[in-house]
Amino acid sequence: MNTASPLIAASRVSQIYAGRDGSPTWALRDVSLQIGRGEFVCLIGPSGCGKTTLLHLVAGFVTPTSGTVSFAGKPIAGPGPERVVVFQEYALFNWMTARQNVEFGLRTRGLGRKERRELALGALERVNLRHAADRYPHELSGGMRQRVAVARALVVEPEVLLMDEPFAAVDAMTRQALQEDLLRLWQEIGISVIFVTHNVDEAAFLAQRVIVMGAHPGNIRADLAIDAPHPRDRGSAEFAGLYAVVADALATHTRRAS
Ligand SMILES: Nc1ncnc2c1ncn2[C@@H]1O[C@H](COP(=O)(O)OP(=O)(O)OP(=O)(O)O)[C@@H](O)[C@H]1O
Repeated sequence: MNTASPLIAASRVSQIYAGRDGSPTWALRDVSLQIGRGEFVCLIGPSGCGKTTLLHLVAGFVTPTSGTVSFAGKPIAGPGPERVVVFQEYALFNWMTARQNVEFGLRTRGLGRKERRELALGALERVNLRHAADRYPHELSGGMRQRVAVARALVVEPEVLLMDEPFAAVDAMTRQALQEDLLRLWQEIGISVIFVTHNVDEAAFLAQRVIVMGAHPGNIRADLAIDAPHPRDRGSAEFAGLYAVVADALATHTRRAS
């Protein structure tokens, strides 16, 4: 990572929510993190450790209770096309075709109809879905819908993709295909990716760096460099080693005090 000029920098960030009984919930406490351009980072940790909160702070959906989150050296003040989110559920509009869904990402650009259409078709081509441009979401498989969601995110040419368990709702084989596609796109485009997952295999397969988070309060417990080239072979001894490193860190750093 190029620590001299991080793309994203969180500095002593805390996020407190009011619990049902009025007591504070520290979704994040004193989190500092730097992410460089082009990095592929996975956030992993148990439920409630603040992974989504951290992603939403970078997306600009929420502002931290204290501390700062900056992008390219400037404090993040709200959402922006340079930071787009891909959600777990297929957040597509059912009444729009795949192409229209992708075009929706361009609605604020002031582009002409033809240009919007061409950009959308180009983005669908990137995810191998050009042929399905005129289909509606209910005519697509779960994996295809998630590809459309990725195309809609990429069409605005963001600098970072923020992915919140994007492949959790599809079957295991589709999930692996989507992971391979994502790595290909990441390598082709040179974009940064922050990817939330609960899945050790997914983190070991994708990430250059795995941030292990723990809950109560939500914070960073370990920051692991996964120093192995892509593509990674799940059947290899090297991959078994990477898996073990992530699994051990998760077990060690997120164990609850008994
Ligand atoms: N809007 C909110 N209001 C109140 N509490 C919230 C809100 N959003 C999150 N929290 C709480 O903050 C903590 C962190 O939530 P967050 O969703 O960021 O965790 P997570 O690691 O993404 O969890 P999961 O893996 O289950 O999605 C949890 O205790 C959660 O209940």
